[in-house]
Amino acid sequence: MRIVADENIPLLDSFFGDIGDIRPVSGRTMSAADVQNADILLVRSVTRVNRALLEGSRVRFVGTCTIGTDHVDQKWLESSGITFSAAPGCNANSVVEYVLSVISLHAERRGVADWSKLRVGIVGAGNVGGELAHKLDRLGFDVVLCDPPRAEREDDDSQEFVSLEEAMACDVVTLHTPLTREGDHATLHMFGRERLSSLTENQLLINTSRGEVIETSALLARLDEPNAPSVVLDVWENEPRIHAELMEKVWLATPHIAGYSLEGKVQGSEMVYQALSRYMGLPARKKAGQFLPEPALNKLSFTSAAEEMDSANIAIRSCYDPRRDDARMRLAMALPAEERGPAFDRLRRDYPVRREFSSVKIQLKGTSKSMQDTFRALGFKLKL
Ligand SMILES: NC(=O)C1=CN([C@@H]2O[C@H](COP(=O)(O)OP(=O)(O)OC[C@H]3O[C@@H](n4cnc5c(N)ncnc54)[C@H](O)[C@@H]3O)[C@@H](O)[C@H]2O)C=CC1
Ligand SMILES: O=C(O)C(=O)[C@H](O)COP(=O)(O)O
Repeated sequence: MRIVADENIPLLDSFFGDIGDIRPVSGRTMSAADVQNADILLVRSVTRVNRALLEGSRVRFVGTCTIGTDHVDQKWLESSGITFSAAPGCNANSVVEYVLSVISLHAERRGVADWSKLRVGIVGAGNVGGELAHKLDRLGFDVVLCDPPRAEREDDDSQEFVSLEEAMACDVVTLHTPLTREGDHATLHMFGRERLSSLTENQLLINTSRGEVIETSALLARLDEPNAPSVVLDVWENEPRIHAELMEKVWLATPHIAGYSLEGKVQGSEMVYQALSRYMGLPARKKAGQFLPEPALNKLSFTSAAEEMDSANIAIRSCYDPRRDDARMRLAMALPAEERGPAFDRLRRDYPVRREFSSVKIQLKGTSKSMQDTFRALGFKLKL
């Protein structure tokens, strides 16, 4: 079996080495010539998988180690008899932790002593949005969900959904839809001039979905107006050639790494390994957990003198602080225009190891039940 794979897929050899001969190539520049003699193609989000790439090749199985599938022409794969598998939910928790860290910074910056007083509107309540809602709910936030496709499908009233207008009236509006270009609920440029005009300076807009869900020119114009919202962007139109002027105008800018916890990336590889093993009728015995190294930070300790929100902020930011990614990105984007695209990709390729909250044990001595509940809700392991 010949496997052509994006060189940025973690643990390629560990997961796929005994299934076939692996040829790692650059995902961004992968060409039809690269894949012509492959039986299996493994990608991440930066490779366009379509007729132009695969027609005439031997590829029979395509796996993407990502949640998003907008880079894959699934209709064409199906019509060509090529099996396709993605990794739904693999890095959902990583994105949730990114958003929680951003909200904690926003609350502090705005002088909001109790972050759970912020109302959060989640647009797109699937694996990421659903998990975020669950955590925020446990933390005591008032959360509303906007998900018209789910609202249409689920008519049992067990989950309440609100209109986009209501979600956009919240203190924090966070986007978790896929990028879709067709259909009644297409998300391409869903946030254009009119919708962005409803946001005000007291609000925070976070986009970790896909850059194309927001119309760049409309956001640029909105950010030049008075009363503009704070904006955090992890995803950009036309990655890796992002709009540098937009980056300068947003509060936090990161290079599409919200899902880049080590756990999230390794789970993406594991899910595709499992799908490929099923496709080939092979046993799938390897698990992501067996490949995760000991975390650099594995314990934090708080005493009865610790204040709840301060302690939560310390723990959250010890694991993940988006301001570090923001600083690295602004430095890289200060390069001459022609060097910025490769620099954006380098930030992603050489991303430092980031571990999820669950990798840290929190020792709490003599602290309140409420503080213990907060740490549990965030996903930390407790040692009482
Ligand atoms: N920045 C990053 O590193 C990452 C970004 N992502 C992006 O996040 C997206 C969402 O991920 P998941 O939650 O796992 O996907 P999912 O497929 O589980 O959920 C997406 C939800 O959005 C809803 N939706 C679709 N169209 C909508 C619309 N017009 N308005 C409101 N809701 C709509 C769907 O009904 C679904 O419930 C992915 O498609 C991917 O593009 C995912 C992982 C990492
Ligand atoms: O899973 C997704 O969907 C994502 O957006 C990925 O985290 C993006 O990572 P790459 O596939 O571009 O490395």
